Amino acid sequence: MDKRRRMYGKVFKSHIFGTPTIVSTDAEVSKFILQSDAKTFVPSYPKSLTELMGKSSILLINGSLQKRIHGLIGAFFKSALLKAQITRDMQVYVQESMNKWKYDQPIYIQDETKNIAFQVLVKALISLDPGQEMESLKKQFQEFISGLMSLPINVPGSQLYRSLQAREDSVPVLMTLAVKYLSDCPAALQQLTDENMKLKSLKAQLGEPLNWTDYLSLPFTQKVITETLRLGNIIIGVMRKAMKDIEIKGYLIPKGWCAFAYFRSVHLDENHYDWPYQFNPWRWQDKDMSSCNFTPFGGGERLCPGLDLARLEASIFLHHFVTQFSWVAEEDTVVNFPTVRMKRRMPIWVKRRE
Ligand code: HEM
Repeated sequence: MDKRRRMYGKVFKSHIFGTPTIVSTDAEVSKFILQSDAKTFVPSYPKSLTELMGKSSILLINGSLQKRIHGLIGAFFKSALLKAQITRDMQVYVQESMNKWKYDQPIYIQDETKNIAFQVLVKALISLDPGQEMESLKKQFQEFISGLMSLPINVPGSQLYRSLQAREDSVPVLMTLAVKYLSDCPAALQQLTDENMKLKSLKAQLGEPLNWTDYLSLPFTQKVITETLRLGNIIIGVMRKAMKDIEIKGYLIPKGWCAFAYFRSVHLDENHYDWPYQFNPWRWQDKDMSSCNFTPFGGGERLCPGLDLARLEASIFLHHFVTQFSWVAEEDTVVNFPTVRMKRRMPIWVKRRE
């Protein structure tokens, strides 16, 4: 057993970026941290990260303001019309990118997916297609943002927009890691390709375009995404500051100390997942998602409002990729710090399917 694994299931003291911090690798303690409200814990990140996010990133705001922004962003991204529009846009951007792919040079998946996801978000936030629900959501969103600008606190709309953009960057990582894990697991790639090919020919026979519910209805594709989120740990954890002395499971977190809920250690704990370092989408077959210590999107009041969107975009990308191309991946490795990414940007050599 390596050193890292010995600390699983524990809580220990550390000094992250010079701040006294309780690091939780224990699923129950981490869940408690996530579910707590702002009277118990508030987000707190080291200065270097705060500067990176911008002081007014929603990730750092508390109380009623955070709830309002969270609700608005949530309503915006949950809307069926937005999903329908994003599906149409994404299909166009994916196809445009893939049409440019050449056989005689490597394709860098990390760059391609970044490009696609960026275009989708810009379109979603700036130039929504007309439609009553969209218009009203857009109006609410814009009024809200301009309202924020007149508040004494510094939460300009552009900042919120930038912080959303920063979140969206995690979607290309999800797509890239899925391609990496599938390249290393031919059985999973075969099953995923079969499932997507079947849907594609069914839709072609019916003469219908694919809509967002079609993409999300593919059970094996969803398992591949879930397993990529578990193994990839795109967000390795979240940090909070204790607003009072807190006792959890016999551990004391003193007031003013930070607590780091380390998702990665829980997702890779062999007490929760057999052969945790193995990419195994089939492990999700009969798993009860509500009780399986799986929190890639956080939880509680700050649960990621973009989670449906992240899954949808990844599903669309994978569908078009595996149904149109076979590929050979060059050697590359996943880097986990300070952010998750591929060391060589995931170069692959593609061949168009007959
Ligand atoms: C694979 C993709 C993604 C992952 C793994 C992810 C993960 C997370 C996590 C763990 C949090 C909780 C942070 C905390 O508790 O402090 C979060 C919050 C958030 N995410 Fe995501 N996210 C993803 C995609 C997105 C997308 C596509 C958007 C929207 C464009 C988005 C928007 C947000 C926002 C606005 C918050 C802050 C919510 C709040 O504090 O009220 N995320 N995300």
